[in-house]
Amino acid sequence: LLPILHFPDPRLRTKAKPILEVTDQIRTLAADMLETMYAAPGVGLAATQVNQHIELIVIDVSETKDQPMVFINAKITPLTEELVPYEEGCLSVPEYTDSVNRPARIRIEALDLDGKAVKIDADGLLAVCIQHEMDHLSGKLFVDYLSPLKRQRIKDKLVKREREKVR
Ligand SMILES: O=C(O)C[C@@H](Cc1ccccc1)[C@H](O)SCc1ccccc1
Ligand SMILES: [Zn+2]
Repeated sequence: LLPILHFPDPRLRTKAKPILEVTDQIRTLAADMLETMYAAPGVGLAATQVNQHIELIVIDVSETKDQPMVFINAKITPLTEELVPYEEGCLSVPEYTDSVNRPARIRIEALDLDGKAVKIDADGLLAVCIQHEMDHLSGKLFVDYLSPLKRQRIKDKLVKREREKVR
């Protein structure tokens, strides 16, 4: 399993770079990220969270946990102005959730692990998850949508918890 960076680790703020060639090394990283995601458990994971600053996202929103999706160099476009709230969590901000408003439907255009272009229109949890992971690749976290006071409280709690863990 890959170690997941925790807020407020500054490396989570790194902007990911596009992948120029889909190599076996990328395929191995995607497999390791999926294994790490399922074990967390989670429904999405961005390479940034495992300290790999490239545009690679893995997702599986299926109930049966057997429909993995891999997006490389993804671009997303909102398909509606309508915003919907969702109680988001994050593997990099353990044990906190809060409501975030995001466009209800989006189009995602990316490459798959074979380097083939894929285009998907998404709504529901898949749309929320894709947008959440895309934020990770640009160094953004869901806590950035909260008030500065809430964000500071979460930061203080997580720093305290990390300190106790090391001691
Ligand atoms: O940290 C991550 O990127 C994994 C996120 C992905 C996610 C966040 C918000 C909304 C949907 C997906 C989650 O920690 S995965 C855990 C989870 C599972 C079901 C619903 C929400 C969050
Ligand atoms: Zn997250």
